[in-house]
Amino acid sequence: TPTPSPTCSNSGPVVRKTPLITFLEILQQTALNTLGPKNFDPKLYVDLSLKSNLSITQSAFDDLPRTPNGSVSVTDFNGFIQSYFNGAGEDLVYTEPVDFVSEPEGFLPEVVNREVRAWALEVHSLWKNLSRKVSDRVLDRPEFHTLLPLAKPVMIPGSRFREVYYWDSYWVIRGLLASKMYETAKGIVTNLISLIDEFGHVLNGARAYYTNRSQPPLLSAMVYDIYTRTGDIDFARKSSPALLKEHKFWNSEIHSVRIHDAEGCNRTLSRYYAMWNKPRPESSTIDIETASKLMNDSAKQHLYRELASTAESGWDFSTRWMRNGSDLTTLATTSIIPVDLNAFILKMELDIAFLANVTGDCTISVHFQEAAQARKQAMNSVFWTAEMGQWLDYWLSNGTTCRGHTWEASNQNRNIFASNFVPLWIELFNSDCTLVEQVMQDLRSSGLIRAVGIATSLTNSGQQWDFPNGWAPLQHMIVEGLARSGSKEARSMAEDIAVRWIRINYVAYKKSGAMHEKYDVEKCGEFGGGGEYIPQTGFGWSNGVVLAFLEEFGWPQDLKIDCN
Ligand SMILES: OC[C@H]1O[C@H](O[C@H]2O[C@H](CO)[C@@H](O)[C@H](O)[C@H]2O)[C@H](O)[C@@H](O)[C@@H]1O
Repeated sequence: TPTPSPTCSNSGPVVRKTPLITFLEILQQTALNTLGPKNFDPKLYVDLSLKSNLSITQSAFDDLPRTPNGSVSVTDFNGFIQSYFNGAGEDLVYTEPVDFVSEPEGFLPEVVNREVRAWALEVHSLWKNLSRKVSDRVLDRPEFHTLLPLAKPVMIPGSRFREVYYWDSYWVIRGLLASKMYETAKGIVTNLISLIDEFGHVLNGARAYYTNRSQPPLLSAMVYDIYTRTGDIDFARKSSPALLKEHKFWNSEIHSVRIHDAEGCNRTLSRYYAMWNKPRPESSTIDIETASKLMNDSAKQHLYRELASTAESGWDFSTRWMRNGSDLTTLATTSIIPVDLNAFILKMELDIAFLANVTGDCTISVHFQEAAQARKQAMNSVFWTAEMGQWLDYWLSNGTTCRGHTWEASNQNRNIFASNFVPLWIELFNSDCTLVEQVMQDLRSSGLIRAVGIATSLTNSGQQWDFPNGWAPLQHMIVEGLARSGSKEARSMAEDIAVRWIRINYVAYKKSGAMHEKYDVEKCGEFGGGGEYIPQTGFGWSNGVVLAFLEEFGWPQDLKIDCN
């Protein structure tokens, strides 16, 4: 792995932390000290909402009896939580989606096999479990909650993820479109747009502690897919200003990086960069522990920014971002130009150009077509390697700044990640038959295609965005890219991967009664693990991808669904 530049990551903006979050982090640390690490989830404490105002709660907390070493008894702590807080998740209430019907007309017409069809209907019915509305209590007293108010119903990923998440929403929407739930899908986009209106970007998730960062930008993809399904031009028109604002955010000073390439041209690409240099509030106790290995405050602040920036990437955490794959303190995300992020922004540019064309704004359309061409060329010159048939993340090397860096081949990260193949999802790349042919061969020999899906990487690090975990979004983008390429061979490869992925989801569902956040691509029917929290169920994007795959490929009567 190349050496990252420290010079373009040390300073940068930091958003304000609310007094409620500061207090809940103290509560989180006290909970860990009092209850111990077993089954401890730090996020639970920053998701609690107040019953009365913060100063009353804080003085009751200060008045709790303490031993000479400052600890609180389990009884006193639990009593305090009971008296002063509403439970995590109580500020979101169940709501039946307005457009849910148990078997929508025209639902997955190509799914003929009865067993698979019955299961697909069960997966479809899970939208009812994941549907929530922000309680009026949040609107009345926003300062009592870390949950942010949103006007329309939301789909949560599930379990500890009790609030809406940005990039998860794309695959939730793909599932909702297969479920013919167009109003719910549009409502999700309306909510995300309201976050752009208020904060200038879509937040990682709809919580006050997520304002310091975004997540992989897929809002334009949501708008594009909803528009192409519904033809709702008014929806496309209303979404456009927010997309322009979001494009600015991802090309702002903190996110954009200039590279002087091998041909002597200046290229501009984007990186992840969180506006934060403190522990992530939802994982504060964990981050403090991780940073305790570092000696000085400046090194700690730098690590905290890297941790939050990695959360912005959606790949939290992975050897992809680490200089030393067994040491999280070596995270270097802000010094990496990621392939997938730039593929998403390229798609954003193409989508904006398309939507502007539809709504009759030719100037914007032409401008964004040009922006897309420039980014495509930049991706080709900075990321692409013909020898490996992949796009490789680019590491900024020592002693350079983000404003001017000269490209060197040795700064491409030659390790294999599923993200190296994400550009295939973008039409500008998948419409090139020769390119698809080459990438397909290299994907085949990459080692990523395993018994039941595409592995995230080839390194078993214990981090959740590494081997042997397979994640629904990665399966979906690569499969859809291959399937849309126009090559018969690529479509057949796509279908093969999709069938294996559907099987792993089905078998795990039958075994455990749940859809999972991630799966083990080595073992059919096993969910994934690793990382900083226990495996979660629900699960928004897994449900969405299963429905989207079944919609694309169907399931014939005689194709078996179990793994043997
Ligand atoms: O609480 C730890 C981290 O959890 C989130 O990340 C993971 O779950 C998200 C929801 O499914 C998903 O979008 C992300 O890709 C996962 O890695 C959260 O997004 C992080 O910010 C948070 O620190």
